[in-house]
Amino acid sequence: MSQCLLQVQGLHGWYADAHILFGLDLEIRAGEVVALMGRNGAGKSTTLKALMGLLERRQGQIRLAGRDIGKLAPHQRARLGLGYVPEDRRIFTELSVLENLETGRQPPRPGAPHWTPQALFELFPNLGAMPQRLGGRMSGGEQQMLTIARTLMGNPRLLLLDEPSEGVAPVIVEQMAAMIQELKRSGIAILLCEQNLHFASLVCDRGYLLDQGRIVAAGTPASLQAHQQQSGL
Ligand SMILES: Nc1ncnc2c1ncn2[C@@H]1O[C@H](COP(=O)(O)OP(=O)(O)OP(=O)(O)O)[C@@H](O)[C@H]1O
Repeated sequence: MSQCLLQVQGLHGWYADAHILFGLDLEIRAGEVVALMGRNGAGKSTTLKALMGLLERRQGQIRLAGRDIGKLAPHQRARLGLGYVPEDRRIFTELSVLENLETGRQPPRPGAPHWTPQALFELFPNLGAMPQRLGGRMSGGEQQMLTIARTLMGNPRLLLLDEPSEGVAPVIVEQMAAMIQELKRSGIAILLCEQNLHFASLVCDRGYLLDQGRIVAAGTPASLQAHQQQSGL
């Protein structure tokens, strides 16, 4: 069995006084694609923010490749190999595709694939077809892909991906699934927030089901959906 890349124990998170996450335990091994499932408001995005250090008030142990990162700032976590793609697309609308990619560039990192714009254009052929296109002149799905590609320029070991299929045309969803399967072959690990079972089943080995800030089940995406339906979550 491959090495445990991310180990989370007793993760709690708050927005001001609102307690949102209640003692989550998670594990991701090198090269795994793991889904975080659950209905709207279950706490999926908040979990990714807590892992990235973006929640002001949080508690619990987070280890990346054995190192305790729980007290580090977001940029320090990024330097250790955590890549984060939030739900909202964060591209520079006045910069070209290529320039957007350059803003994410970080040095190569041992134990992680090394990405270049050329390699990313092979992974995202539709970005490769428009390297000079301004970010603001791209479709929502293309902007989503550019956000992912820019994060990959940081050469992450673990990618935290928040609902990449949301609000994206079905044809782009299929391309996104193929891209994640390809990414997986490169050796990167991915934690994916996802409500789309079809998408999760295509790309994830296994997942966790969140409800009201607690993990209530773990297993394959299909078994989690069955659990969700049976328990009315
Ligand atoms: N900035 C915020 N301030 C206060 N409460 C928040 C904030 N963001 C989210 N919440 C609350 O935290 C809870 C968890 O939200 P979160 O966004 O993590 O859920 P989610 O599972 O990602 O849902 P969705 O799929 O709708 O994005 C919800 O009750 C939400 O209302």
